[in-house]
Amino acid sequence: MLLVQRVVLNSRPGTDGEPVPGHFRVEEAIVGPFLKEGQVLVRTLFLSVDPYMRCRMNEDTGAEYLAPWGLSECVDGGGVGVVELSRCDGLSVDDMVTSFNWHWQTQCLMDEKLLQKVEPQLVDGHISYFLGAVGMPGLTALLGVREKGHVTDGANQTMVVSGAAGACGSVAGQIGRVDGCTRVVGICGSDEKCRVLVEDLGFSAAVNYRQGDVATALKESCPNGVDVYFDNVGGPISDAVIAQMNNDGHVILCGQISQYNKDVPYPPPLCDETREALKSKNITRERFTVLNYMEKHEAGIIQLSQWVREGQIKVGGNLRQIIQRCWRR
Ligand SMILES: NC(=O)C1=CN([C@@H]2O[C@H](COP(=O)(O)OP(=O)(O)OC[C@H]3O[C@@H](n4cnc5c(N)ncnc54)[C@H](OP(=O)(O)O)[C@@H]3O)[C@@H](O)[C@H]2O)C=CC1
Ligand SMILES: CCCCCC(=O)/C=C/[C@H]1[C@H](O)CC(=O)[C@@H]1CCCCCCC(=O)O
Repeated sequence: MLLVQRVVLNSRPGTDGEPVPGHFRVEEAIVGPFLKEGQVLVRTLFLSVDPYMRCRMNEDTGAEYLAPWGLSECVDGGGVGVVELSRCDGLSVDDMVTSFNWHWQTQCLMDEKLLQKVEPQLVDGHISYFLGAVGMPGLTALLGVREKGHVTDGANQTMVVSGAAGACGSVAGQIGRVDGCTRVVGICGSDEKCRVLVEDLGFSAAVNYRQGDVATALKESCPNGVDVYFDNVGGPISDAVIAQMNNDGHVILCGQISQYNKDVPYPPPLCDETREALKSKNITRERFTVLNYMEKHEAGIIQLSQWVREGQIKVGGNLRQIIQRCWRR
């Protein structure tokens, strides 16, 4: 038997409340004693804190593919770790593995069918990348741009990305550049993040939405209007971008993080002006969900890891809120 530490949901913030640390608590638990056939014991190395988790804190998540976290139950999400004991044919001790349903627990017993093996050499040993640029957020950026963005090399397109310094946005903007957009402009929440986007990640310009008027700053950085918008945030920032979009443009409806603490359905309703702008300018705005493209994930991971190794896509390491605490035995 093993004594482990785990994080459980202590209380719910309510559908329109801000999450705070007190909604969680850390407690000790016992794992084992027996490993069943088809199970492994894994040690947690990295956990990912993602926006959709806010929805899992509600009793009703508002999305059919998201189950609510139970009160006093161990929370779960994306994680990576190492196999310490195995009763599976497909996994051996020391294999690195990942899962969407990783318990926030120092060590846990997991069924093989919930795990995918990962190859550390794909990311030069930076296995936390499997939760970011070479994981679900990177795939969201790649497949979001490719499936819904209509980016065409040589078409002189301007792309705007909101939530641009986040895990999905930072990769989406770089893919826009790789795929041939002439300008890629990021929107984020600090001058330091703006600097990183332009100087380190190769964005053409960046706008700090917490300083000054977003519409004015966008006019300056997008003199030819906006053709493709990778929308991570929704709300007034997205209204300002859509107002400056060109005819026949495309919105990639990836997420609406600015609305997750509100009691609204997903996707949240648009204001009349934005609805009218989309219609009159013939702009597409299709909902994108990375889980609907499972058959493209393997090739996507290979492509993303290659770009990262070659330096074409830079990983915004300090921009991502991955819990980088190594839990030791
Ligand atoms: N459709 C899909 O399949 C998927 C969708 N998503 C969605 O993509 C979006 C980005 O996710 P991800 O990159 O992983 O998240 P991250 O946590 O890495 O980044 C999110 C960023 O959003 C910004 N933000 C937070 N609140 C607000 C607000 N009120 N207004 C404006 N910006 C805000 C913050 O940056 P700053 O401080 O710079 O404002 C924050 O760092 C989310 O909406 C998420 O739900 C994610 C994965 C899959
Ligand atoms: C109503 C909330 C919409 C939030 C949009 C968003 O961030 C979606 C994220 C998912 C994306 O499609 C792929 C993912 O990995 C995210 C969800 C992961 C679901 C894991 C399953 C967890 C469970 O058992 O409920």
